[in-house]
Amino acid sequence: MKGKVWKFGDDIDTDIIIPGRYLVVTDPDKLAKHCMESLDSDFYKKINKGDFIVAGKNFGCGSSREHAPLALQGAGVGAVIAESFGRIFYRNATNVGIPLLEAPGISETLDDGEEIEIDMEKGTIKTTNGKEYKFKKLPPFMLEILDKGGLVEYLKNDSNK
Ligand SMILES: CC(C)[C@@](O)(CC(=O)O)C(=O)O
Repeated sequence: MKGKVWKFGDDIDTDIIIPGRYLVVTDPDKLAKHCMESLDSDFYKKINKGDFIVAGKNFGCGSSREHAPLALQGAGVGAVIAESFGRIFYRNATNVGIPLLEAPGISETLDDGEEIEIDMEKGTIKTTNGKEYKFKKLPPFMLEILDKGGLVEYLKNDSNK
């Protein structure tokens, strides 16, 4: 996966990812228009499909709203790389098919706007200027869930075996 880094800080909660006033919306493409808007009102206009969010500690904390990963998915975020994640958000994002990569120290390693390439199989992040960072590889079953596009698709596919 290749794309540009969009950098954010610590404790990016689900209300920053998608404000509660939009919870009446369920369409990812509509939620996308309000994704991260309290920090960057044009985020969805600027991000290209497949770009990455890089963040600090506790990304996705605050609530169980599935609207948060759906908004990121609708905005085209290819993966979120962070020091750590909120637990409920971690499961919700995996269930809708967004790769979340835990990478301690990543905030000091990658800069906003940097182009990177992620290899999920090897567990590496490479920058265009040759830096390489190793992250905690996801276990095979999670890679399969993500490959199928999320938990529901994975289970549908599994039941067809
Ligand atoms: C029920 C919903 C509005 C919720 O309160 C759920 C939650 O807090 O986990 C939220 O803020 O996303």
